Amino acid sequence: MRLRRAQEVVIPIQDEIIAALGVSASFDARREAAERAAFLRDYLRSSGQRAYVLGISGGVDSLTAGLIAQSAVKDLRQIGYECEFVAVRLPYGEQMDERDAQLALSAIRPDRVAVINIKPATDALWSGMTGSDYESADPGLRSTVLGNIKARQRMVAQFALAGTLGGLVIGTDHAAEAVMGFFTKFGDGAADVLPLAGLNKRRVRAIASHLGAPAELISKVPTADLDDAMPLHPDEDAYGVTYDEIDDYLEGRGVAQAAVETIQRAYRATAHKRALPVASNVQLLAPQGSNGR
Ligand SMILES: Nc1ncnc2c1ncn2[C@@H]1O[C@H](COP(=O)(O)OP(=O)(O)OC[C@H]2O[C@@H]([n+]3cccc(C(=O)O)c3)[C@H](O)[C@@H]2O)[C@@H](O)[C@H]1O
Ligand SMILES: Nc1ncnc2c1ncn2[C@@H]1O[C@H](COP(=O)(O)OP(=O)(O)OP(=O)(O)O)[C@@H](O)[C@H]1O
Ligand SMILES: [Mg+2]
Repeated sequence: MRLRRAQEVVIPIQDEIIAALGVSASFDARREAAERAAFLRDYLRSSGQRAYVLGISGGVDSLTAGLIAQSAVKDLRQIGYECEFVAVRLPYGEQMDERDAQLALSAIRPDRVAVINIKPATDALWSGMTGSDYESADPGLRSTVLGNIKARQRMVAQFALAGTLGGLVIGTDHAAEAVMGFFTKFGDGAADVLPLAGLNKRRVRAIASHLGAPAELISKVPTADLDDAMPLHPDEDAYGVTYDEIDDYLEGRGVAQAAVETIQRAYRATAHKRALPVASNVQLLAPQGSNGR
């Protein structure tokens, strides 16, 4: 609990987090889908850019963002603004759920599909690390770091495409991932526009359903799929809480105390990932009562 100085009103941390992540009190899938497509339309036109670029993984987040993006560029072309949507497959070698990625592409029907295998670049970087002093002895940390390299290679590929095409990179970050800090800093966390911002996971799924996405992808178990040793490992196992609990929390509902603590701990620990880089001219907060040294 924290005190708001002006009014001395107690604001629960849950409310602060909901406000900080921009989760709205009410939700209507039809309205949200339309507003988010309008956002992509208006932003592309005002930026003067000519393409949106988005990695399509086979998961529901990129499927939903892709459906919204394709409808936005179609609308823009109808009013005479030439532009396109480029869906990018970015497998690390063979992807176990490639079939889902292909199903997502057939639902989105993007103007263009690009395929870039991130394995050679990822492995080249990783082999430069292994055997050196930088190699971590801890296998868990090693696999997280390797997973983060994959996510950052995907970022490099998407920005390279956007740069070539005069386009913008779409990110799929939303409130349920943002609250847990479950993304790679400057990897999948790096993007030009975030059309799913402020949504929890069930709201992303509701928009996908409204847009006619295949049912098996809407209900698919979410996975970052970055760990070779555990293909398609569910996000929820890594979190220690379920998406239902995160979604309830973000809608201001009561959830079990253990889940509240897990969510709030993750939120606090990953604050730096939701912020701009910490700059030297920003005063760091000193503990109360210290003289700042
Ligand atoms: N206090 C602080 N202030 C400023 N910067 C700080 C910092 N603490 C760490 N850092 C920096 O942040 C880095 C750690 O952040 P980061 O590199 O992101 O790494 P980290 O948060 O450790 O790992 C990323 C997590 O997100 C998951 N993920 C990644 C990608 C996609 C998805 C998905 O759902 O699709 C999920 C992944 O499975 C993993 O659990 C540190 O190496 C350091 O450079
Ligand atoms: N193999 C891949 N090919 C192309 N893009 C990918 C791939 N893996 C991840 N991405 C990109 O990184 C983003 C973050 O992955 P994330 O797992 O959070 O989302 P998702 O796979 O779309 O949905 P879900 O979270 O339900 O699995 C994806 O939305 C997508 O844009
Ligand atoms: Mg995924």
